[in-house]
Amino acid sequence: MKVVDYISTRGEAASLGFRDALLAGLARDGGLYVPREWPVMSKKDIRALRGKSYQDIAFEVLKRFVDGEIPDDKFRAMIDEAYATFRHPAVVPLVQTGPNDFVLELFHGTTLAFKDVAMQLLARLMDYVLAERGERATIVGATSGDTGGAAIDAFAGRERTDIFILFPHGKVSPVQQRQMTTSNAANVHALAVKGNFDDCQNLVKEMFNDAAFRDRLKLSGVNSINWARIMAQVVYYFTAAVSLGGPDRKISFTVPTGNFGDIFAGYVAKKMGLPIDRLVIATNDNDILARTLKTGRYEMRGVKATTSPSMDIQISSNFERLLFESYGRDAAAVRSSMAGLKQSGAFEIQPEALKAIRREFRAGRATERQVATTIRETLAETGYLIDPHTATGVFVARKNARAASPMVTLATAHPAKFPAAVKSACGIDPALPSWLADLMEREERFDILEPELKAVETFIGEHARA
Ligand SMILES: Cc1ncc(COP(=O)(O)O)c(C=O)c1O
Ligand SMILES: N[C@@H](CCOP(=O)(O)O)C(=O)O
Repeated sequence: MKVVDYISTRGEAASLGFRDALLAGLARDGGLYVPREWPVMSKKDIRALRGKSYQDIAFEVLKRFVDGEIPDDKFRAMIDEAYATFRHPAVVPLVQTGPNDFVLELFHGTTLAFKDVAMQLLARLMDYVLAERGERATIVGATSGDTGGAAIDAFAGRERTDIFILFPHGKVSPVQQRQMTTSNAANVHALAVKGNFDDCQNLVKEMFNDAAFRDRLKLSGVNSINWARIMAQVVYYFTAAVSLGGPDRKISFTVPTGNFGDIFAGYVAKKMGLPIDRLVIATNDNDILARTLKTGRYEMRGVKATTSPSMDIQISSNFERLLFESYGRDAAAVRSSMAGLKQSGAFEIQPEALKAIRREFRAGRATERQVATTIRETLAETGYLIDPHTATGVFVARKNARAASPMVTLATAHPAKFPAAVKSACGIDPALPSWLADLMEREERFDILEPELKAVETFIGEHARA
């Protein structure tokens, strides 16, 4: 048996090795892959990361998940190439904003959002495995704004993949939209769906669950339903923690949350042995996760448009991975929760599982007014400009910080991606960096589709080359 293999949260799909899990995206039973066992790093292993580069730490952490399925030298080269695309030498620099407060800037990649961290590596991993097998794949992804741009940037022009990104028509920021619609690569297709992000994500999952379509098109996914996305996001919890004295000191993290992928990566880091004090979920007005932690009932209530559109989500996919863990890896309990969600838009979490979740996570919400005030106050007090997603995190972090541990808030997007919201909050109109300076003048190319499986499958079937 392999040291690390991947099992589905719904328990009815075959377990897979790393390369197969990478290409599969969603498991065939509709579940999400997780490693059968969490690889563990001792305090000594973690101490040895101190002073190392982001790339070195990425290799040390991630090789435990890749499990030799990609030769070390090739994997290391992919890591080096992926992070050479970042515009900051530290890749994800940590900025101090208060005596015990830090912001982890995850937005120095090509599309100015944290998605670049995982996506640049994922594209190289997929290319490698497809080339090794002499195969092609059709990538389908759903986005509330950032995953789409990052995926299109990372996969544009790649020979072995066609990529189809579904985004909610009229519900992403103009910068986010143009990052998806102005690629002139022939393998890129931006699809504006007349619906919200949850509709887009449901369509992607339905395509994966249509076995004939999935096999014919050789579907693969780049959302955080794909384990490799989560895995790559684990790395920055380690880099931040060791630079603040970990593992000999506990660190807390607050994470602006939507699809629960980024914060789940923090939970994975903790499972691997990283001493994390508080892991705090920060939501905008779409506060389904904060409500769930409070009441034990996951209940959809319709999406509200906010100034942090990337978090305008009700179906938080990776919460399924946490449920699996919290139910002691009882796949039947996960299946029953997911059936409830599908049928009635809600499910109850059993008391023991809820206790387990509350032991690991805290949660809070920032209203639209609180987000705007946080942008303005942070600028006035520290001279530091943040975007509305990061501001959601900073607001919630303040409520959950404690003297015992430094609090790191994840800065998930550059303020220039959301200029209207930032300007209205504090009067500053953040400029796009030089490589995107003409973005708003570039010609757009996208198709508008009804939120119907048949319409989307027909479009993809006619345009994919798999
Ligand atoms: C800027 C930004 N912040 C936060 C999030 C939420 O991250 P996650 O979906 O991993 O919870 C997203 C979207 O995923 C995002 O694009
Ligand atoms: N906020 C995301 C939504 C999709 O999240 P993912 O991490 O599962 O890809 C976005 O910006 O698209």
